[in-house]
Amino acid sequence: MSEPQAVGRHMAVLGGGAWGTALAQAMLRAGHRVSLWARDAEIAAAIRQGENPRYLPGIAIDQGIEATTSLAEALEGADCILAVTPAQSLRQVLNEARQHIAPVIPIVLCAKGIERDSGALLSTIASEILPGNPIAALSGPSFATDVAKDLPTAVVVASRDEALAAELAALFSARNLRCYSSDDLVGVEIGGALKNVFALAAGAVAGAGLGASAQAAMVTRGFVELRRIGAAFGAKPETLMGLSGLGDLMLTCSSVQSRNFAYGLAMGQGESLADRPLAEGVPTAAIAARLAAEQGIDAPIISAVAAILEGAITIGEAVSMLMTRPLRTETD
Ligand SMILES: NC(=O)C1=CN([C@@H]2O[C@H](COP(=O)(O)OP(=O)(O)OC[C@H]3O[C@@H](n4cnc5c(N)ncnc54)[C@H](OP(=O)(O)O)[C@@H]3O)[C@@H](O)[C@H]2O)C=CC1
Ligand SMILES: O=C(CO)COP(=O)(O)O
Repeated sequence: MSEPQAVGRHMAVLGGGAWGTALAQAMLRAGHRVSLWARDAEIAAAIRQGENPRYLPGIAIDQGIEATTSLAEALEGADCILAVTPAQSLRQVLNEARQHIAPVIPIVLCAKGIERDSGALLSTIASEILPGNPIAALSGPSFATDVAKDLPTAVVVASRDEALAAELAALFSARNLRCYSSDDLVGVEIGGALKNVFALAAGAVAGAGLGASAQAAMVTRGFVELRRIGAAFGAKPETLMGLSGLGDLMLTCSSVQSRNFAYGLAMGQGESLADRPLAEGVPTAAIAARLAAEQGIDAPIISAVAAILEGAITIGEAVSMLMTRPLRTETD
């Protein structure tokens, strides 16, 4: 991966869900050979035939994606690996894949979350399992359906190696996918992980009928918590103002297309939460609340979301708790 040239590499995508399929499609459009690993044979076969009916129903997928259930086959000869299974499965998937991955190949983390049990960022997990591989993260406001349909989208690719981030951004960009680069790996990861928790909160506010003003307050004060936690992790404030922080908050805290917002909406409406699509904010809320408490970071919205999800408090109690906290200056 030495020349900054956006053509003709072999991209291996791990994950046959909505985002893995959409990114595979985007990589094909950017001019690359694309293999995709899905653990489910039916999904792999369907993708080869031009659709992912479980995760992107009704959207035509290019039949050039080489979908397989064999990790060895998907990873053979890959120049770059995009890890696109849910955050809580990353450790397991990389452990299974590691024997097929050469040390110099960049690993691009595309999931958004923090590991529930350990509190590890996904880049920490990847570096533990693949210590010789350069690590990057791709994040930003990007619904899989929009990307799969080739609607204009902007994302950010971050790596501690600035030159690698720029090279990956050039490789991933296409007519309707604009990739910015960043050297703030942790900032990009934290923004992507925590916005899902605030999307749950915004959805719950909407579902409980608390009004558009409450929703805007929730997102704005959520952003303050993101800044506080980001600072503790060493994130740059300007990264959190960018696509992976503010940008993704704007998207997912305002649209029922977001599975996290929709999950919060269902919570607010008192609907059943069983058998819902993936909502990464659920495990991340619990661990983010724990990390904030351990580090003495004031994060009342994250704590409230975690407590609601645990069944420890109701949405009404959470609102009352948030509204009666001691008054303070806005920038404290
Ligand atoms: N969808 C979107 O718009 C976007 C999603 N993301 C992020 O991408 C990540 C993946 O999301 P998305 O693709 O949408 O999720 P989906 O629910 O659509 O798909 C999840 C995929 O991961 C597979 N999977 C789940 N657990 C495992 C496991 N233990 N081992 C192997 N495969 C597994 C599922 O396989 P199976 O079908 O067999 O269960 C499925 O193919 C999330 O972190 C999400 O936040 C980021 C940006 C946009
Ligand atoms: O991260 C996303 C868009 O940027 C997708 O959000 P959801 O997982 O909430 O659908």
